[in-house]
Formats: sequence, C-alpha cells, structure tokens
Amino acid sequence: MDSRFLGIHELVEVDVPSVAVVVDVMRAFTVAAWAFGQGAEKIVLAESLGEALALKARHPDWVAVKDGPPAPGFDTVNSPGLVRSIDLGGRTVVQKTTAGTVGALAVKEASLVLCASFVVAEATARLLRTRGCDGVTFVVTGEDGQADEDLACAQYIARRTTEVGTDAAEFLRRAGASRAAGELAEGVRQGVHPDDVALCLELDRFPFAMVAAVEDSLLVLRSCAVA
Ligand SMILES: O=C(O)[C@H](CS(=O)(=O)O)OP(=O)(O)O
Ligand SMILES: [Mg+2]
Repeated sequence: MDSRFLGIHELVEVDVPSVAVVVDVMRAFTVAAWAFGQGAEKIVLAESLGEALALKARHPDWVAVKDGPPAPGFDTVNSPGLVRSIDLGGRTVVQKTTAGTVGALAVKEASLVLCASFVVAEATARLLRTRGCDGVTFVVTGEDGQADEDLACAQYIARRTTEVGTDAAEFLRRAGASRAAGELAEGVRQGVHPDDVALCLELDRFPFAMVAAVEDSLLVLRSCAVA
C-alpha cells in the first residue's frame, strides 16, 4: 500500500485522493468515536460555527459540539471525558472543531473518507485491508501536518494495514509526548476534562471504523462495523 501523509493545506496541491484517512487524535475523532460509543446515530461535520448553530436551530434535538470553551447554543465541548457521560442514544451530533472537521471537509470529494484516531486504529486498518486499498492519503490535521500525535497515529494505521503485528507502543509514546498532549494536560487548551489525554491514547477502545460521506449536501460521519 502506498501511503502519503499531508497537512490540510498541502491538499490543495494534489488531485482529489481516492482514499483518505483523516486523523485527529486530540481530540475531534476521539470525541466522535465516543459519541458513537454513547449511541449517536450520525455526526454532521459542520463547515463553521455559524452552520453548526443554524443546523441546531433547525433541528433542536441535535447535539451541537464545538472545540474550545463552552458557548451559547452549543450543548457540549470537544472533550472525550465529557462526551463519555452523555447519553446520545439515537441522536444526531453536529461537530465543529479547529482541525479534525476541517480536514474531513477538505477531502469530502474522495471516494472513501475515513476519520480516525487511536481509539479506532485497528478497525480503520482492517477496513483499509478488506477494501484492498493500494493508495491512501493520510490527512495529518494538527499543526499544518506537523502534529506528532496525528502523524504517529497515521503512521501506525498505515503500518498496521500491511503489517498486522506492528506494535503500537512507540507510536503511543510519541502521541503522549506531543505538544497537544502537553497543552491539554497543562490546561492551556479550553473545554478539557482531566481524563482527555488518557482517553485519546486508549488503543482500539472501539471496534468500529468511521466513514464520512456527503448526504443531502452535508458531510455525515457514521460508524461502520468491521468484520
Ligand atoms: O479540541 C481540540 O483539541 C482541538 C482544538 S484546540 O486546539 O483545543 O483549540 O480541535 P481538534 O480539531 O479536535 O484538533
Ligand atoms: Mg487535533
């Protein structure tokens, strides 16, 4: 399998990828996986805070999530430690964050878009294996493609797709030593639960992959059971 690792801004220089894996470990796609774990039916990835609020206004039963501090109109923030205690059974979530949701929207034209983090790493690799994907573009969403928690996770999934026995330890160590992990632990970022970093480093917490596709002009993320 040919893998390339690009930041969001580098995507404008390449053709639309056939298969894209958008990685955001801290915290968008760890939060998304927890939302599905808590029963969410689907997650709409919003283009802007304004669109998220407009969708929430149109669908008051939807659960609106943003990163950073809490804000009027939003139900909660982009924190796995907080989302894990919300019952989302059958609900639609609308999520807007700085990096993860932006990265997914940047590749929405790809034939297959997966959103990933360590909590769904093996399921993501298994889906790539079963689909027989030979060229995969990994979108490293954080820090213009330099975020080591995202790059480490992307490299781990890429390796794991072809070498099933790949050990995660060194990749998880890098993520735990990343700038994002430090900022979350030190309280630099807002909307944080004390367990967030540990939850983002919980390998294969969930058995499903997460597939994004355009539905009625919205980019919708759904969990996908992988045999
Ligand atoms: O919520 C996050 O961790 C980040 C945003 S910030 O760096 O905390 O402001 O968003 P994400 O898109 O999940 O990387
Ligand atoms: Mg991030």
